[in-house]
Parts: sequence; structure tokens; C-alpha cells
Amino acid sequence: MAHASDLISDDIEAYLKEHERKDLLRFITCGSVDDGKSTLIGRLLHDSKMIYEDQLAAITQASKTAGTTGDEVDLALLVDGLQSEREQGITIDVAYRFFSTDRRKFIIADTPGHEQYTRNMATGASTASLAVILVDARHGVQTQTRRHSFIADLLGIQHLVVAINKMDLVDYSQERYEEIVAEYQEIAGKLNAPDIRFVPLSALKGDNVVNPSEAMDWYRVDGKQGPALLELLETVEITHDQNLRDLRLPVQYVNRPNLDFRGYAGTLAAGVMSPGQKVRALPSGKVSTVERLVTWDGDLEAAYPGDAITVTLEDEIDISRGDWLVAENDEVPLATSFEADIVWMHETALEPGKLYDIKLATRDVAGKVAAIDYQVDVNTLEHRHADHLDLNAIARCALELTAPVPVDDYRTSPGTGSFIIIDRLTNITVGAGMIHRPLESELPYEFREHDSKASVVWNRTSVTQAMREQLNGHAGKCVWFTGLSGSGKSSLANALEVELNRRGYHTMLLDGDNIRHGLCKDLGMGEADRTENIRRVGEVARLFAEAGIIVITAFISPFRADRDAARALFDEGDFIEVHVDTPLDICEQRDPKGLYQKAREGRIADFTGISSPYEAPPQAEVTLKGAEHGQQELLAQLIKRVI
Ligand SMILES: Nc1ncnc2c1ncn2[C@@H]1O[C@H](COP(=O)(O)OS(=O)(=O)O)[C@@H](OP(=O)(O)O)[C@H]1O
Ligand SMILES: Nc1ncnc2c1ncn2[C@@H]1O[C@H](COP(=O)(O)OP(=O)(O)O)[C@@H](O)[C@H]1O
Repeated sequence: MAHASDLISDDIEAYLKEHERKDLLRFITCGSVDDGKSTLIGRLLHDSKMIYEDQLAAITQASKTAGTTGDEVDLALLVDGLQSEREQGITIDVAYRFFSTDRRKFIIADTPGHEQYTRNMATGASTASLAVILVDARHGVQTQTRRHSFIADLLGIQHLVVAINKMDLVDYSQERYEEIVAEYQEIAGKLNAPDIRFVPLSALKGDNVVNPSEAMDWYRVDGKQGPALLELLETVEITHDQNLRDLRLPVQYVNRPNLDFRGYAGTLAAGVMSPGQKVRALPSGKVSTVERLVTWDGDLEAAYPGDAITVTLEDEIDISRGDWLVAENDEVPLATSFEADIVWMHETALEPGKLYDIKLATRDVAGKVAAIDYQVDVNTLEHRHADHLDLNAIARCALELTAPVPVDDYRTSPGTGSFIIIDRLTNITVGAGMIHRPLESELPYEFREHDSKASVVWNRTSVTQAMREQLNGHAGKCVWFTGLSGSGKSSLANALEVELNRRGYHTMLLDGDNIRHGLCKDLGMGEADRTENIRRVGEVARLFAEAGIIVITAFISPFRADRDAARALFDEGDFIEVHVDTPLDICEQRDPKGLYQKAREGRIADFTGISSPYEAPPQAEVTLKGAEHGQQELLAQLIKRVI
């Protein structure tokens, strides 16, 4: 290889060592072949001597036959040649090219042409610190310039270099250059990127790419001629881009080679981690102290973003893959829904409501796009309504997950604030997203353990309620009967189940008499035991509903607070309270089991309605007048409220 450094042939070890110390700039080039993108990349590789000598010989030869540059070497052939090579193999949309100078190492993400631009650009830009946006000096700012700038900005790239190319074709005109700069300033006003620079160049002739241009000595910054594009790439300050304020370690896996060692391995996404530091595990909220930072090359005193480390903690706390370690005082909201910008990357459109796998840092969780707030027209930057997203669409959406996750803003922590969307059937990545803000955050950790809803609903199963429901063809829910003994609960609940079954619904009936022979056989009829009875029934009902089943319960459940506690286990609309409102005297007349008589005679204690209270529901979803209508009529009233 014709690299500048003689060390390669003299002392390869020393060369590699030198390389290791250099920092790395990842950047993306945006533009089409027409803008001179391939020529520019070819020029950077050529002038920094990162071309194999045989490659150079080959393109010199090819330039003479196929090139478009007369006697000069057509550097575009180099890149295009690599490109066609690439296209023969498995299709990868982004080519990464490497080159280095004495000051820095570079990785260029080169995304081909116009086609499928958004998907490719988003992939290439996701790890880039800088974007070179190519503008043809003859045409000035174009629709695609706007599009490229917007996408780079959306992905949080902080440094934009607008490379105004083909200056040789406008006679190296300073006036033309300034016109384009002024045109671009209009776009710049709408972008978040704090650092936007302009370079006039000719990739073909080599002006201002690696060496300052003699033809454009008017191009000066701070009174000095230049900088050429390469100097700019070599000197742009990127260390400040890293988030060192917060601390984020998404756990990739738990390393437990033997009983004496338990380490949490992952790549530090933000912050500086060091032994002695207090950390909090999310989502559990448990706190511990960093003991060691273990790496292949020995323990570290401090780890920085991008470092792959294994952390050991002073306490044994329960941490699994997908959990995060953050600084004790970092406030990270936990939420099941958040707002995000999504880039759709697949031919099959995104459908709101469809369940996908969402991979967020190292965590996998099922979720759906609950709503598309608006789609952005990438050419005009206008917002418009959309009910689905086609390939390459970009939209602001509301996502809902089946479990709460820690939510970071992409702009402050790109590593933890971004996610990919995977089709559950094909396992293909179909979209990527950048989180904006949580929508409904959970209670702070210290309160969460007392929140029964949080602890019951959010388990870590991969098959979710929505998937079970999809398989069953209907949603799971609970129809909760309440009423006095003899009011008609059991008969109605039974009739309802028969009818639902006839209509093809999956059901389960939990009846007071039956449950009290098994699950609750240890419980009596005192107040505390009835409360415990209803609590257990509520939990079991919740599990059945989660299995995608319509669960019907028939218990006196005389206390309002107990029924409300059961209701709280369900999502709104999934708990239908049915009050079988039959007056006590009618129930007593019916007395099918002779219990009222026994109660009156004092042979049964705590009998509901006689010696124990019944608190009627003030606002049941359905009230059935058990003494006024026959069973068929009551069933007809009920069924239309249930399905
Ligand atoms: N003291 C007392 N009070 C009320 N009911 C009694 C009592 N002792 C036994 N039984 C029989 O138990 C059935 C009620 O059980 P539940 O589990 O529904 O009661 S509760 O919800 O826990 O209050 C109830 O069934 P139903 O008549 O079907 O309601 C009675 O048959
Ligand atoms: N709508 C109704 N009209 C008349 N009798 C009814 C009605 N619903 C139920 N019954 C009768 O009332 C008695 C008690 O009904 P049941 O369903 O066992 O009540 P619960 O489960 O509330 O104790 C049964 O003999 C049943 O046939």
C-alpha cells in the first residue's frame, strides 16, 4: 500500500501502535455521483495514499478507456469499482471505507446514490459524528441538499460540512460560492447542528480537498487561507460531543464464570465510570457501588463512552441483560410509552397497532406504534398526516411497549435513546427510531414496589398479552359479577359463558362455591378472609385476561374497596362490573341452599345481608334487576355490554 508512513515497511508494530493512539472520526458523505461524491472519496483515499498500488494501476488504465476525465485518473472509478464489487455479493446498503493521516483515523460511511436514500443514509449516519453534504456549484442548494441536511440533523449529527464542489466549472468564483452559502443559511436556521462549515472545492482537480487551492486563495477562515476539507476533518473537535454528564451502561450480558465472580458486561454509552462510584440499576432501582472495571488488559481506573467493560459491584443485586447501570442520582424516567422519530426501512409498510420487537440498547421488548403524529416530507420539511409509513418515510410517532423501559432523549444520549424495530415473524430490521421524550412516566422507583399494577402486569415474558389475544382472535377481559347470595350471579355467569362459547370466545368461569373448595379453602367468611378471597380471585382473573381469555367471576364480593382493588389490576375498559341487583327479601325467598334460614336462626355467622354488610357498587358498568326480569332478558342486556 502506498501509505505516507515509511513505518509500514520498516516497523509495522510501531506503525500499528501509532495508529492505536490516534482518535477516530466517523463521517458520512451525502450526495450523488453527479455531485462528485465518488470522485471526492476517491480523492481522499488517493491523496492520503490509502489505495493499493495495483488498484491505482488498474484505474489509471481504466480511466483511459472508461473514464470521463480525459488524461487524468478518474478517481470515481475507484469508488464505483468497489461499489459494483459490493453489489455482486450480498446487498449491503452502506460501504464503510477507512483511511488515515498522521493526525487521525477516519471511517467514511458511503451511502450509494438517490435510491432508498433515507434508509441508507440513516444507517450510515447513525454512528457518524460529521456529515459532508455535497453541493454542485453549478446548481447550488437543491431539494436533496435539504433532504440530506434534515436527515443528518435528525440523527443528531453535530458537525455539518457543506462541500461546494465543482468550483472549477464556475471559474472558482468567490461570488458564486458566497451565493450558495447564503442560500444554505436558510436551511441552517432550521437545523439543530451547532457546527456548520463551508468549503469550496474541486474533487476532480484536487482543489481544497487535501491541499489548499491556488485557484481559490480568496477562501479564508480567520485570516488564513483554507482550511481544505481534509484539514477540517482532521481538526474538528469531537470529544466534546460525548455525553460525560450522565452515566449509562446498558448490560449486554451477565458474566458469571464461577460462583466467585459476577460481572456485568457492556459498552459504556455515556459518562465516566470509576470504582467507588454509586450506581443504580434500572428498572429495579436498586443501588450499589462499582467495585472493579475489568477488561482483557487489566482493571481500569476509569471507563469512557465507547469502552467495553465488565463491571463488578460491591453488593449482589439482581441485574439481567437489558438492564442499565446509571449514576445513583441520574433521573431516568421509566415509561411504557414515548414519542420518537421513526425512519421506516422496509418495503412492507409500518402499520400502527401491529406488534413489533423493539430493541432498545441491549433490551428487547414488544411494542407497537400507537399513533403517527405526523410524517415529515423530507424534501420540503412540511408535516403531513399519515396512517401508515412506507419505505423511507420519516415520522414523529407515539410508541407503546408491553413493559416499562428507561427512556433517554436521543439528543443527549444517542446510544441509549435510539432503537430499532424488528418484524416478529421475519426477524428483519424494518425501522429505526430516535426517542424524543417519555409520554407516561412511571412513579419514581421508591414508590414502584407498592404499585401492584406495575408488579403484576409487567413481567418479562416474550409472548405478550397482545400476541395471545391475536392468536385467540379477541381481547382478554374480566366480567365481574357481584350481588347477594341467591341474587342470581352463578346462573347468569354460567348462561353468559355458554353464550360466549357458542359464539367462539375463549372463556373461563371462576365461581365462589368452586374456588372456595380449592384455591381459597383456607378462608372463612370473616371480613379479612373475604378481602383475601377477592384479592386472590382478582389476581387469578388478571392472569386469565392476560392469557387472552374472557374471565367471568361470580363472587358476592361485598366490599367496594376489594372490588376496586381487583379493577385496578386491569386496563381501563377491560373490567366490567356487573351488579346483580336483586332485593334481599327476594333472595331470602329463593333461598336455594337454605342458608338464609340458617342465618336467621343464628346457625351461620357473618351472613351477607343478615349479619354482614353488602356495599352495592355506586357505578357498576352493568346493573341487572334480578327480580324484575327473567334470565334470558338479563342475558340479552348483558351480552351487548360484554362484546
Ligand atoms: N356467611 C356467609 N355469607 C355469605 N355466603 C356464604 C356464607 N357462608 C357460606 N356462604 C356460601 O358461600 C358463597 C359465597 O362465597 P363468596 O366467595 O362468593 O363470598 S365472598 O365474595 O368472599 O364474600 C355463597 O354462595 P352464593 O350463594 O352463590 O353467593 C354461599 O353459598
Ligand atoms: N332472573 C331470575 N329470575 C328468577 N330466578 C332466578 C333468576 N336468576 C337466578 N334465579 C334463581 O335464583 C336462585 C339463585 O341463583 P344463583 O345463580 O345460584 O345465585 P347466586 O349465585 O347469586 O347465589 C337459583 O335457584 C336460580 O334459579
